[in-house]
Amino acid sequence: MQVEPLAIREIVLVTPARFSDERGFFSETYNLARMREAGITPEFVQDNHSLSRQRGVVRGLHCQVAPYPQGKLVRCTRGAIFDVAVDIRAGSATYGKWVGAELSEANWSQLWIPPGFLHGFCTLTEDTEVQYKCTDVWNRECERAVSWNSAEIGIEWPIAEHEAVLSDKDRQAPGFAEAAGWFRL
Ligand SMILES: Cc1cn([C@H]2C[C@H](O)[C@@H](COP(=O)(O)OP(=O)(O)O[C@H]3O[C@@H](C)C(=O)[C@@H](O)[C@H]3O)O2)c(=O)[nH]c1=O
Repeated sequence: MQVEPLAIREIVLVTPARFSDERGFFSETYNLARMREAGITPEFVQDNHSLSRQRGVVRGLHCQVAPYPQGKLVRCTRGAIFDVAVDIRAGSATYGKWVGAELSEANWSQLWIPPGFLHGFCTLTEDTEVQYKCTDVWNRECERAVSWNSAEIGIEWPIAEHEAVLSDKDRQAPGFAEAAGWFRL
């Protein structure tokens, strides 16, 4: 398994081996010991799977505040996404900074995003499937959303603004500065 910490060191790109033959391929997509060696130590308690029909679907930026913060190990099993994490840890040297990586069926990479980060992605293909493991369960009251194109964060998305397909919740989400008070809840 390849392991590559990104510019914010806690965000780690891991790429499990994939063995191809005439039937197709085989891959250990999660192996506890190897993930621990890569610094991904928490226990996962929920697996999520989403399908986005169109290219340009944006989901995020999302997090859950205490007492239900979530870490996420994200992969794209059909098509391709640009996956993003934004540091919302109070007092962090990289507070408000973002990192992103392309995750795809082709590159087989997974992005580890610990608790303390906003998470979001945009689809680069039609019929895109994303699967991710979470370190805590969903809690509607603790969910928070921040605008995907918040000027204060300045994410360089690989899609144009007019291409973005958003849920009502995400379209109405506040900008980063307005939302910042939530993160300490
Ligand atoms: C997140 C979530 C949603 N739901 C339900 C609520 C709602 O009816 C429906 C769709 O929810 P959403 O619109 O919030 O789905 P979505 O916009 O895909 O939300 C997800 O976005 C990505 C970026 C994340 O990081 C996730 O944690 C999650 O926030 O699914 C669950 O039952 N369990 C869950 O864990």
